[in-house]
Amino acid sequence: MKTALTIAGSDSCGGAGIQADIKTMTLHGVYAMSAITALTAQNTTGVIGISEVSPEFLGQQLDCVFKDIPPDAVKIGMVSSGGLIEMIADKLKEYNAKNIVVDPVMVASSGAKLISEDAISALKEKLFPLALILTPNIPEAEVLSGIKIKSDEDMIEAARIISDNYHCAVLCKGGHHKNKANDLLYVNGAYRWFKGQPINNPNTHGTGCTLSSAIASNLAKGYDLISSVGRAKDYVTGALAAMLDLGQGSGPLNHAFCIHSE
Ligand SMILES: Nc1ncnc2c1ncn2[C@@H]1O[C@H](COP(=O)(O)OP(=O)(O)O)[C@@H](O)[C@H]1O
Ligand SMILES: Cc1ncc(COP(=O)(O)O)c(N)n1
Repeated sequence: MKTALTIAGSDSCGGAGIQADIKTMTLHGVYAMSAITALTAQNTTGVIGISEVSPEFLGQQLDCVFKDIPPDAVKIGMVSSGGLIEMIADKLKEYNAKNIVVDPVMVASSGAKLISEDAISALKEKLFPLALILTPNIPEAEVLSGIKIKSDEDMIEAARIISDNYHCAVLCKGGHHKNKANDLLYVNGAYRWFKGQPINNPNTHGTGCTLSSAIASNLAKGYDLISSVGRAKDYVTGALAAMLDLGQGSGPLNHAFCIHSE
């Protein structure tokens, strides 16, 4: 069985973060492991508390995983401080981790800030250079590229700037753009659109986490980058199209849409 590790924050309502990642990896038939960066007290209406682990404790979790069951792919999500990011970068280098997908999570869909300013510089300096692919949404791509994104051309330009700066592939996700379903992959100096039909579903809590862990799952299974992105996009579309409607805010996806339950 192929294996994947998520390094991310816990979401108590189960729709984003570690919980979304483990569901996604499991539904891909990949053995899921986790190293938790922070506990969040959150639900579909917002985040009311964040309790970070210490960098040392995150390091212990990573040692336990890498020394025993080395992952075939690694997904990194919410990491809220510079110290945690440095620890992750050190451990990924120490264990020569492969297939690293970094989702530069900055703000929850409910609007809460999930990262500090010092963490943004640490991400850029320490973690991005280790990544195979970064998966920013539009607001994150604006922060990372320094340009405003108003058009498809702006998405291409932002992805190009980020890719050139950090020497990795960049998937600029379109969920916050006009048609909501078109994502732009920039890799090795060329771009390619992954287009979808916009789904009229306000329940998008965890779409980004789900997409990045689906990419990591497919990489773990041996698909190349372009196939992994295409397959991950199809999975998110299916989970969104299942029209699960839970909670009072922007609800979670149905990660198990492909399994029929009675
Ligand atoms: N209404 C929608 N219809 C179809 N796909 C969507 C919709 N909203 C988001 N997506 C898809 O979900 C994925 C996550 O995108 P996005 O919402 O931008 O990320 P994030 O959760 O990080 O903000 C992307 O593949 C995007 O195209
Ligand atoms: C612990 C945690 N990590 C990430 C997100 C972002 O979720 P989204 O996929 O909706 O951008 C979140 N709300 N909580």
